Amino acid sequence: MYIKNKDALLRLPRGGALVGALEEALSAADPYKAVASHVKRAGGALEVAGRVYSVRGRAHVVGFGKASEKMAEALVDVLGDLAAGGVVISPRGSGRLGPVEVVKGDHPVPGADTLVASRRLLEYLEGVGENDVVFVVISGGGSALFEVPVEGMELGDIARISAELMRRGADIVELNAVRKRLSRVKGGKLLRLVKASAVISLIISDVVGDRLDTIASGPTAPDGTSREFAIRVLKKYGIWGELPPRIRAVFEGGEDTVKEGDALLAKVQNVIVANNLLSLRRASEYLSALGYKAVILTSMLEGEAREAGRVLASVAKSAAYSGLPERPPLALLAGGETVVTVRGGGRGGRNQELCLSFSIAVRGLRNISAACLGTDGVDGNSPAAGAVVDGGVAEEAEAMGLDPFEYLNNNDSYTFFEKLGRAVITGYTGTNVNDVFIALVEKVI
Ligand SMILES: Nc1ncnc2c1ncn2[C@@H]1O[C@H](COP(=O)(O)OP(=O)(O)OP(=O)(O)O)[C@@H](O)[C@H]1O
Ligand SMILES: O=C(O)[C@H](O)CO
Ligand SMILES: [Mg+2]
Repeated sequence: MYIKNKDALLRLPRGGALVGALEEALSAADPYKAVASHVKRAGGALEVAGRVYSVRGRAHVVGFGKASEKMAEALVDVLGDLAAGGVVISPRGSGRLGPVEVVKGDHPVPGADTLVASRRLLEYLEGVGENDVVFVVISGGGSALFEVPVEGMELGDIARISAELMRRGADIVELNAVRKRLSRVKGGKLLRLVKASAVISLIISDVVGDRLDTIASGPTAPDGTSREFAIRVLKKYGIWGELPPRIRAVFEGGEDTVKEGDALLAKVQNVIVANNLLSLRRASEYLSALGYKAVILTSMLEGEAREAGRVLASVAKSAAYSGLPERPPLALLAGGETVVTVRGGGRGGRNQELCLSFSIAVRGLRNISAACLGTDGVDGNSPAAGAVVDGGVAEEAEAMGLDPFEYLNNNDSYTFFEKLGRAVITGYTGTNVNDVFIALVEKVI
């Protein structure tokens, strides 16, 4: 369904179970399905994640993010004639989805398209009535695709500061804490611009830990960060001293974000419709049905990819040798987002690098296999999403004259897996709930 070279991968040892589990993980993160499964319509009433809304006015669909188009499409289908219209911003912008306009924004750095599209979205919201319901579809990339600067800021200032923070290694909580101060719509401020009595945000999380105030900079969520924190971040990365007084003044005294306890929050329901854990759970159910004891180790895996690969290999090995944390047949699942400190000149990504390091560490153990996947479909600078491996990979490579360590050291994991016919190819999936890793440990026969 999602994996293009599925047939070839099915021929690998345990390929069927691994590929099946990856497909389930992707299906749980599918933007259309995630939205459609969380919103039900019965006549004039809507049920969203256990809450019922009787729509007295009209329903509107706005949103932004890399998955916004598919999310909006699902809403338009579910809402039917209740959907009055709306504006969603996507990286491509394809025209229309029924009554909803789909406009193009810029990613990963906001530019002129983002500004035009965002103004269009806010202009649309001006026509929304008090009895109306507004759906906001939110996904990764939303911070760059949707932006209107506060008084005194230019979009170019925001783009420069964001790009510089990314370059200097700020994490997403830090980066978005800064962005929220400069924006009229982030950090819950979008709620100030929506007159409707009910705002329902449907959210796909690409942030490890799912902080609502971080995903797309939390346009409809209470902000858990402060202006002091944002200033500390700028100082930490050596940017504060480089800013002109005009911009510093915005950080010190501009419009504040919406904080927990604000009365505005009473009208909003923020619902996560897809995230890493939901994908892991779906894969785990699939593997349980195949007879594996399935254990989700974490959905918050972080750290250097090759180190994470070794740690995960130790858990698989202890299951194989000592029956801990559980006896085989065992499935171990982990998700999150690792990092790679790139030193070599090869092609690869954090998922494939984790899998390569894992296969070196489980060398010779044929009863251990694993798969990894970047759910957005593109791992690092490679055309693959991940890889399928097992304890025989290192020897298989050596028999072909390939040294696994050399490929790891050159950050060339994709070339390695491509030569072995083990790269997982999906192309862009249109969603992102970070990365998924699955290891299977069989009984030794
Ligand atoms: N040859 C390589 N081998 C391993 N990792 C690499 C290689 N080249 C780049 N990377 C890593 O890939 C990461 C970028 O991956 P990617 O383009 O998938 O971005 P991302 O973090 O997933 O962002 P987005 O959320 O926009 O998709 C960088 O952090 C970099 O460390
Ligand atoms: O848009 C963003 O801020 C990132 O993708 C995190 O959600
Ligand atoms: Mg990516």
